[in-house]
Amino acid sequence: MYIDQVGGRTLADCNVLIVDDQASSRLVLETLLEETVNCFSVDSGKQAIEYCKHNTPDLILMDVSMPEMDGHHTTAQLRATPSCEHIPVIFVTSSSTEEEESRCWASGCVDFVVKPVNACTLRNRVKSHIHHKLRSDFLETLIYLDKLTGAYNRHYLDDFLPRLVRDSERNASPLSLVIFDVDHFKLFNDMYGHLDGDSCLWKVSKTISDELLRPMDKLVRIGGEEFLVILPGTDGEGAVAVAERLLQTVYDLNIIHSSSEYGRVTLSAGLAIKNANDDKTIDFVMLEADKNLYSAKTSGRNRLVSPSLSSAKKEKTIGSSQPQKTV
Ligand SMILES: Nc1nc2c(ncn2[C@@H]2O[C@H](COP(=O)(O)OP(=O)(O)OP(=O)(O)O)[C@@H](O)[C@H]2O)c(=O)[nH]1
Repeated sequence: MYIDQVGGRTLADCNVLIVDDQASSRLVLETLLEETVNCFSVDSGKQAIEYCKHNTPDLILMDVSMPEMDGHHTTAQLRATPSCEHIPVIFVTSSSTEEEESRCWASGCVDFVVKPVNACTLRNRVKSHIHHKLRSDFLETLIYLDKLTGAYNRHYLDDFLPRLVRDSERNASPLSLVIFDVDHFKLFNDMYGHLDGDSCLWKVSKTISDELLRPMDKLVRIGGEEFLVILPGTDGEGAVAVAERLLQTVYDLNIIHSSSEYGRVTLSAGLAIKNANDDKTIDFVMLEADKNLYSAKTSGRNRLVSPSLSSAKKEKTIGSSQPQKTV
């Protein structure tokens, strides 16, 4: 017995990715599930990994035996990717030997169905695992999301940052951190009141979240009006481009702030990067970002300070000439 809705989502909202090299098998699974969930199909392990870079399905139905990259390898690769590690995988296998079943569990699946697929078993397994996933996603939002802004909170940072660091070290890829702070926010509260202050924080947070395009990029509220953007796999140049875009987008919101020298709500930001060959700790990188933020504040606000820009361009002030409007 399942409840219809968990955390505002129903089964009909959920997406299932079908991975199978045989068009006929994909069609069978799609047809059996079409009235239960939304199905998307790809025909190889590589395509499944590519798909999951840009989308987060609620469940994957994975054929075990595929050329090039079989279901076991594909699942192992997904498990090693932080943005994909929680996607439940059900194997669809033609072999039900004890050895094959053990291999499926060892690869990190949550369940398996045997071909030829029993329609009733398939639907019920899919429903059961999706319900479980919806519940755990909902609990995660309660634990890890900041209620006011919808950004991640400090619990999330404490639990996930060390894992993101380990992953970037393992993949020899850079990890960029940008700390943002709303300028003169005390004056904003004093002038417009705390309710408008809350609404401003929500709007800034939502705007930043919407501008982060990669699933691995994360926004964390680390203090009252202070946010951290984590950009895994992003080098200095890329991080500068993202941070400048975020500052500009918030500037262009034109949230009126008459006590600010810019007449509107602006952000200051400090950037720091942990490159693949750095032996800096992540705490040290956070401290660097914080120092750069301080430097952005003391040199006029509404700007990014970054170590990766040439010294002539180290600070970039944001601006445009659009008219202002209120929150
Ligand atoms: N409305 C509202 N205000 C908050 C919240 N959290 C923190 N603040 C306020 O944010 C203000 C931060 O003030 P300061 O640390 O002095 O910084 P600032 O006024 O932004 O000045 P600069 O950072 O130097 O530009 C304080 O007045 C806090 O009360 C919140 O959730 N809602």
